[in-house]
Amino acid sequence: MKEKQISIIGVPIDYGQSRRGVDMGPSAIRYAGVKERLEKLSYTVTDLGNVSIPNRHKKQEQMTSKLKNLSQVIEINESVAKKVDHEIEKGSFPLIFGGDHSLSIGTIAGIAKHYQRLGVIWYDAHGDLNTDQTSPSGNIHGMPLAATLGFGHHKLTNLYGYAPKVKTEHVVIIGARDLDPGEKDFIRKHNIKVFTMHEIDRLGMPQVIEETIAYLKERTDGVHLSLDLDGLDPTEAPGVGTPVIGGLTYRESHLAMEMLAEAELITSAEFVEVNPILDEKNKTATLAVGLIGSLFGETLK
Ligand SMILES: NC(=[NH2+])NCCC[C@H](N)C(=O)O
Ligand SMILES: [Mn+2]
Ligand SMILES: [Mn+2]
Repeated sequence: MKEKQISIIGVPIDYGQSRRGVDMGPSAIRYAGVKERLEKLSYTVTDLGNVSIPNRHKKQEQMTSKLKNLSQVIEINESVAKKVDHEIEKGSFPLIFGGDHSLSIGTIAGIAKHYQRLGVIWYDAHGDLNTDQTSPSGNIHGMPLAATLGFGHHKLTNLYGYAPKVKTEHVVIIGARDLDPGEKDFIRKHNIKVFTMHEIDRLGMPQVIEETIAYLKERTDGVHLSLDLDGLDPTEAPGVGTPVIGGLTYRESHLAMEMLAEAELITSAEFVEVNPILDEKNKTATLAVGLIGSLFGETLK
């Protein structure tokens, strides 16, 4: 990491999906000791606390569209974008904890302003490439990557006043194994670079990350890592709302983080979808903190 300053921002959003408890993700990651872990690596860490979330009971969404809780998701993400934007302005590395994955619409909106060609690594069992037209669930956490690329409901794509935030050729998806038909069409049509579990099994994680680094290094001027804990296998990361068997191991993921650290590629990052209610003794949040340590340069020697 080039920056020695890290700003932690919690986004306890659960409006992007239907299972309760993911709003406690940021606390669970904090309790697993993330700040101390980063301070040991001699970073200056400022925890900015959580972005405030509108009350569920006060504001009942009228279903004006297929998208669940659209107005809350917009409102929260506008303030996420502003906060992240401000931290980058100050020269700090934004490290965001979720919360459901819909928060990426806001983080990337705040980040992409600062780059000509922002790259994104989407580490996830899912593509999150649905639009209001293709979504099988109406859950906005299945749409943030599409929105970031300029596809979907105009209120999502135009969040923070501009679109698109990222170009389709600047994205790499790693770990995909549950893609909806509309998402597969999207990937084919826009020729998105995807390492599904099939490719990862065949090539091995070292080659996957080497190729990812080479691909993004020559095309982009900054790279955001969006890591959905459901990219990992549910036996090792059970505390997620949409688990999918056959996922990435703890070891593979550690290696990925270490290689990214060595390449000094990542300029912002988020760890999302940690749901402590579904977890076992904070195992998933603890795993996330281990990955964060490696991403920021922790080594055994
Ligand atoms: N960030 C996530 N966990 N996304 C899961 C999305 C699941 C499914 N593809 C949907 O659109 O509803
Ligand atoms: Mn996912
Ligand atoms: Mn996701």
